[in-house]
Amino acid sequence: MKKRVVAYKKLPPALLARLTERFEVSAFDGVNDANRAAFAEAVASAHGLIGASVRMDAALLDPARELEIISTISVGYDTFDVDYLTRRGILLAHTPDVLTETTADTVFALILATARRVVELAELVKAGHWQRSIGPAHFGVDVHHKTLGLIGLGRIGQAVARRANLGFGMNVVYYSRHAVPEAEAAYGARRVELDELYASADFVCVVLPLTAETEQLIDADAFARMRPETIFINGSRGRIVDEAALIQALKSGAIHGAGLDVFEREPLPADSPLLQLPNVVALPHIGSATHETRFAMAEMAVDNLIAGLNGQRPRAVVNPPSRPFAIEGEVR
Ligand SMILES: NC(=O)c1ccc[n+]([C@@H]2O[C@H](COP(=O)([O-])OP(=O)(O)OC[C@H]3O[C@@H](n4cnc5c(N)ncnc54)[C@H](O)[C@@H]3O)[C@@H](O)[C@H]2O)c1
Ligand SMILES: O=C(O)[C@H](O)CO
Repeated sequence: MKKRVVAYKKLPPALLARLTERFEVSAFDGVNDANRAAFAEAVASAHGLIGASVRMDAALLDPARELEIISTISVGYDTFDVDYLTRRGILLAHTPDVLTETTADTVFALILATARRVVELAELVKAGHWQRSIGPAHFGVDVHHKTLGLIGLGRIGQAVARRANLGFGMNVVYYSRHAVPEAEAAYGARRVELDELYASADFVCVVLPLTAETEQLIDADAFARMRPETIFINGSRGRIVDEAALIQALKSGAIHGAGLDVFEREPLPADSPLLQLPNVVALPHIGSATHETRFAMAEMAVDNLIAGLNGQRPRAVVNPPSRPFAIEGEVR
């Protein structure tokens, strides 16, 4: 009997075919109010799930007694209760590394776009308002040779640090649980406490995972410690920031601007005050959204799922089981 798989995000046809050759697949193009009941019914009898951006709680997963693996097409896994999955013996696989450079590009795009007012001024040109050479009211601020403060220096943080230091001659300071000697040697990055980062950075950039510890880490007190010149960048998860405090800091001039790819609520509600602020560049969570990288993520997630359902070690597992994986070639 073939194992049953639920794909809850649309997969490229060639990758879906790799699954349908091996498994009985129920495919969903995202989960919404119209298909939620059918999705829950499919999950209840599945051995494997693959997809992204759907919160998986116990109410959904408790009935899925045969579930062996969830393969998320993302590096972040804050939509899962990892302890619950581990207790149930359900593997959680994810897609680190393949999206690192693309997401670092997006973070850098936000840094440049916000500092140089790219979106606002491009809109001015499109609206036909470029009638004379622009003056100080439309000038931006420099990025090169400024100080970048990275909160988190993991894979993406290091890729941003490389761009900043080697490409733009920026001085890099970082806040991290652990020292990262490679980044210190390669990019002159200096590890500091949060207070020093807030006080010294021209650009404060969050590249952390969302966890119980990081939720709302950047609060009103943090914004109060930043400088009026600070540009705040968030390319990781919206809930790491107290969004009301961010809006207040932008409105009051406590900080200069913000470049945001992620928000407390996504999609960002159309009436969000953030959208009224000219000093905000807001993107629709596109950190990894290029054709090449989204394909690579989906391919890695398919590989992870196939390996997991064969009892082998997926390339990236969040919660490796206590029992060993099968050896290469052995199918359980
Ligand atoms: N905007 C997007 O589309 C997009 C794309 C990819 C990743 N992300 C987000 O970016 C996050 C980071 O990705 P990554 O691949 O760099 O992860 P990573 O695990 O390599 O790096 C995260 C770093 O944060 C550090 N960290 C964790 N908790 C901390 C804490 N409380 N205090 C200080 N440091 C702490 C870790 O030690 C690690 O070095 C992901 O978890 C995801 O949520 C967003
Ligand atoms: O965590 C991730 O991988 C991103 O947010 C989605 O691309």
